[in-house]
Amino acid sequence: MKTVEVQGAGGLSHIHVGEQLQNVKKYLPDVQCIIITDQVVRQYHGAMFPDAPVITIGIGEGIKTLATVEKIFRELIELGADRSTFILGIGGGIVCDITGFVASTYMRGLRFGFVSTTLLSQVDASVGGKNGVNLDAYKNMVGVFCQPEFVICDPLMLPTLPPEEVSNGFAEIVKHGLIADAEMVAFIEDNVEKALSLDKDVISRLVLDSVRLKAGVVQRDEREAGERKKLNFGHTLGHALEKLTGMGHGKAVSIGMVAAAEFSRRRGYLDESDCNRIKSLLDALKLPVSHKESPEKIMDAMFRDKKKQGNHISFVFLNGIGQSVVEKMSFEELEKLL
Ligand SMILES: O=C(O)C(=O)C[C@@H](O)[C@H](O)[C@H](O)COP(=O)(O)O
Repeated sequence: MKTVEVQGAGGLSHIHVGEQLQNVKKYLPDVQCIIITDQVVRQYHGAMFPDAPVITIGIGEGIKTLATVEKIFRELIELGADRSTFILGIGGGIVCDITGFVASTYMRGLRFGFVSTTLLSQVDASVGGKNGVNLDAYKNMVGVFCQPEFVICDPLMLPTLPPEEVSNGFAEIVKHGLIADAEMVAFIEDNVEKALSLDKDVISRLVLDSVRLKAGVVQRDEREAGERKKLNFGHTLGHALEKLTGMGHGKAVSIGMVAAAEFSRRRGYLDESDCNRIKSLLDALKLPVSHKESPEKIMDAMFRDKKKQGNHISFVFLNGIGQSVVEKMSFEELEKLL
């Protein structure tokens, strides 16, 4: 097991990569603990949960709403949760996003931690303290920056995931390589088959590299004033597609990264050969690289993006494999490119 630390404004977060759900008890403080999970995680792994009351939510992005948050608040009141209660989220990105938000706001904030059960949440969603929910067509519109006390990334959770969910996680791993680590990209290219079959050594290295890279960025820019914006590479189009089509986050980000690479090429920042390399890698990882949505609908969805400022949007371009830059892009340019 390896531990990576992130020092946030509100405290230190420990990310334990390679630790197991069955050991979570040793990280829990000696106070009342309440678990938040979803129905699928509870069905598969509930027997290993520590002995504590469990609040179970549904699955899918549609559940990431203020209505779910309100329902959980009421359950917490019924369970007698007070300011000393510790909240433990056990699940993927949606469970972690909701749990972190609920814990950070109930009674103005309780202590919390996560056991991260999907590849996507281990390499991205559970790390960095972005917690929140969607509001209507607006993705992650209401939320907070607040670091969990700990995150457990349990490799034994991964083999129970459907292949599609594994591919979703690879989109965020590739993103990390593309924005800041060319060696990581080359490593994935050399190990695609092993990665897809969840080879223990390859996955451990990719999860750890991703967590270290993201933790470093978050440590330097927790509230996304500058460098952290790079973690949004591929997410402008990605979030729009996710909202429009309901496709999985990783799939949408994969298409978004291909488009962002192409936009980078058209601005003269990236070679055509690099664009093709990115496309081939995502395709090999069984991720989609194109879509059929109309530019009008996409533009409409992008207008609802949090990165919008007036007539511009903060956009992440690549200026090489493993190198990125954040620049403003006007909606006029974006429409032309689309
Ligand atoms: O942690 C971040 O910062 C990221 O941007 C990581 C993204 O991969 C992640 O999907 C994040 O939740 C998106 O945040 P948002 O602020 O664009 O909603």
